[in-house]
Amino acid sequence: MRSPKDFFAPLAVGAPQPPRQIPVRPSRMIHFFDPGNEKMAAKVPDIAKKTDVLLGNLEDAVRADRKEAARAGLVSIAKATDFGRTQLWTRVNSLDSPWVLDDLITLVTEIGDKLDVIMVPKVEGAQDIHYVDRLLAQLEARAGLTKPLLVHAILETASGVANVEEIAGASPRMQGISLGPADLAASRRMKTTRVGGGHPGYLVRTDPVGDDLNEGRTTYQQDLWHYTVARMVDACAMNGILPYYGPFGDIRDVVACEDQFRNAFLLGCVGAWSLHPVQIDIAKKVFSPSPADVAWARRVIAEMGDGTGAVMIDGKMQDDASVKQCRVVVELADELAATDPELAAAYDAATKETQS
Ligand SMILES: CCC(=O)SCCNC(=O)CCNC(=O)[C@H](O)C(C)(C)COP(=O)(O)OP(=O)(O)OC[C@H]1O[C@@H](n2cnc3c(N)ncnc32)[C@H](O)[C@@H]1OP(=O)(O)O
Ligand SMILES: O=CC(=O)O
Ligand SMILES: [Mg+2]
Repeated sequence: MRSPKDFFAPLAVGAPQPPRQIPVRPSRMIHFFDPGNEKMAAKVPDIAKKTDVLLGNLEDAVRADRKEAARAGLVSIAKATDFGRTQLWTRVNSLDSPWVLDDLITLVTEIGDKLDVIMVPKVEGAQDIHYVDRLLAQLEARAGLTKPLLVHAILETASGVANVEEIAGASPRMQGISLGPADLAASRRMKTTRVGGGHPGYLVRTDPVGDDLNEGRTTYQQDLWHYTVARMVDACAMNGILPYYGPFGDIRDVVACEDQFRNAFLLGCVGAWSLHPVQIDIAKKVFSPSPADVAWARRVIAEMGDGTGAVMIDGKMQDDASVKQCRVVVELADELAATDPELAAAYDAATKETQS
């Protein structure tokens, strides 16, 4: 552990000052693409206009014999594209792979000024973040970068979950953590064969009514990811970084994808991964507070005055704690509305309606 006094000191001579705050920028969807896939790469300039984060993926889903092509593709896309307000992230290969060292050296040297965040897969504990932290500082110094790169960890090993709090606080570069349900399921030896989402076998059943154990017993499917997402959210909140749900692999099932994303949103996540263009709008819808919720939250804040005491609104008690929840919703809505005039108009229209 670094001494708290040294926590914000650069880890290499000439490296930029580490950040003291994680920049608040919309990141409702982290859109994955394979930079070595020409069809996907061709869509990047258009997709950049409608996503908060574009992520050039170099790890899983990129074939072993296409790793170099993906890395080179990301370098040329980053150099050739104006991403506007959209952030550019990358997911490098895992720290035990033969590719990660060249991923980091090439990307930081060639396009370190274009990249915002480096996503690190299969993080096991703080030691993995410390390794990346020092290496990034050395590479930033060599490349003459003035803005520090941020680091995002994927929570996808049993060890990572056991150490999630120390991972979240391992470096001032830590920007956030995503749940990686596919690798995590394998690491835990869960018996699912899916990428995220629920499973019909994971359920609870109501008690029997009489002697017949089968008759009239409703079952309720449970959320396999509740415990991990909740733990990740707490670890992130306590360290001032951002939690995300990861991939939902059933691309065709846009309904269940929306449900999974919404569960994560309600529990405190700020975004999720989109693996296919069809998931971009789902994430945008889910991770933007609804106009009705924003209007209600604004009303509670207005009626609560200085934010202390208790009032009754439409039969519901509001006090210091509920007004704090409302502020979370309104702050997020204001941040998103600042760069999205359509959303701003929807929030204002709903607010006017509640006032009339
Ligand atoms: C499981 C744990 C993880 O690590 S998840 C993260 C790693 N996985 C990924 O990044 C997967 C990314 N997505 C994909 O590879 C593809 O979307 C998969 C799922 C294979 C489906 O592709 P495909 O069969 O081409 O779908 P499609 O015919 O419906 O595609 C229509 C057009 O859209 C394109 N497309 C597809 N996905 C993306 C994407 N992520 N970004 C940009 N473009 C995408 C396709 O190339 C296709 O283009 P065109 O219309 O033929 O020109
Ligand atoms: O990388 C993501 C996962 O689910 O595994
Ligand atoms: Mg994974």
